[in-house]
Amino acid sequence: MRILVTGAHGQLAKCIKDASIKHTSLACTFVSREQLDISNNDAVALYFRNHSFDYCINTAAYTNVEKAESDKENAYLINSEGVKNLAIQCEEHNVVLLHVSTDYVFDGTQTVPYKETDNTGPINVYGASKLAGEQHVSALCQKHFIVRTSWLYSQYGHNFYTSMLSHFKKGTALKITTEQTGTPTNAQDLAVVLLTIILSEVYQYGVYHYSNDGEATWYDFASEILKNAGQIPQANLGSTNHYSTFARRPERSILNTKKVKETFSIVIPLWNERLKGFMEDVYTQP
Ligand SMILES: NC(=O)C1=CN([C@@H]2O[C@H](COP(=O)(O)OP(=O)(O)OC[C@H]3O[C@@H](n4cnc5c(N)ncnc54)[C@H](OP(=O)(O)O)[C@@H]3O)[C@@H](O)[C@H]2O)C=CC1
Ligand SMILES: Cc1cn([C@H]2C[C@H](O)[C@@H](COP(=O)(O)OP(=O)(O)O[C@H]3O[C@@H](C)C(=O)[C@@H](O)[C@H]3O)O2)c(=O)[nH]c1=O
Repeated sequence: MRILVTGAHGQLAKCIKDASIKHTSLACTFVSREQLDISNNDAVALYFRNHSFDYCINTAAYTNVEKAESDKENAYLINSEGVKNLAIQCEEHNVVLLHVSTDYVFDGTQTVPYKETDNTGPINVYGASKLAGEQHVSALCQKHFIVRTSWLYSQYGHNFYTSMLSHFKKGTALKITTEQTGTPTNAQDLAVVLLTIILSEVYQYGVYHYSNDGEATWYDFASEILKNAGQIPQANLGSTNHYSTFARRPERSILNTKKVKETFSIVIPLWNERLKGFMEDVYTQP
């Protein structure tokens, strides 16, 4: 199976690369923004004319939630128009599109975990631009999987986990919010799930929710990172319920993952157990 993975320098694409090494039946091509700018319609069309794929996993995205508020044009250019360009080419070339989306398409007011069929209602520019991208995928590309996930972390790049560790080591006085609840999700787990969807050859297209299990506030997440990091005496972690940001964020964006579990026979670990296992691996690697 020939798989195109966009956004090669991002954390999820790097985790897909790690996971794909174990599967000799998968021939993955990873393209960075420099090699394939998804917002450039002509470049995307030319790329698909010159290369053949069975699947495309789109991890490329504008992911800076704060900056998106004042940079709406670029957020939409990538998360909406860029995704539209890919969806059109996947449809034309009979490529199955796996598109990654976010819990931020929801407004966060629902008290029970969000199902795939629940109403969306983004409350920030990033979430709205991602929802627009999803809508292009469903409208333009029949063979698609939209996989919504939440609070991704890994050892790669800038994410909440790497940012907290770096602050702990510097001794920054941190106040982390208890105002939002969601589910931290290991990006390696999501990478495995995306490949499982491909390898399963179950062609039940549509929207799926995948996150690790359980729920946490950002403060809970930071506390668990610190707990598992061993001795960092200079770490200075406190909580707050008034952290000021440019972007509003959903108060409660837990995803209901029943559909992905049942369709692809997936077992999902609890976020804190997964974080512990992940950090043990990272710290014991040579
Ligand atoms: N991070 C998270 O917590 C969550 C992420 N998601 C979604 O998961 C997916 C993967 O996110 P993640 O890996 O964390 O994000 P990253 O920000 O780590 O990676 C995104 C990558 O996309 C690339 N990119 C940006 N614009 C373009 C473009 N025009 N053409 C091609 N590539 C481009 C970036 O390139 P460059 O390196 O040059 O900037 C970057 O390498 C995204 O769709 C995101 O919306 C969903 C829920 C949570
Ligand atoms: C740095 C910092 C942030 N915060 C708050 C701000 C925010 O409410 C929360 C998380 O901050 P971040 O900006 O790291 O997280 P954010 O960029 O909102 O994370 C989101 O990214 C996108 C891509 C997604 O799709 C989402 O699922 C989610 O993972 O923590 C503090 O309370 N104290 C701090 O010192």
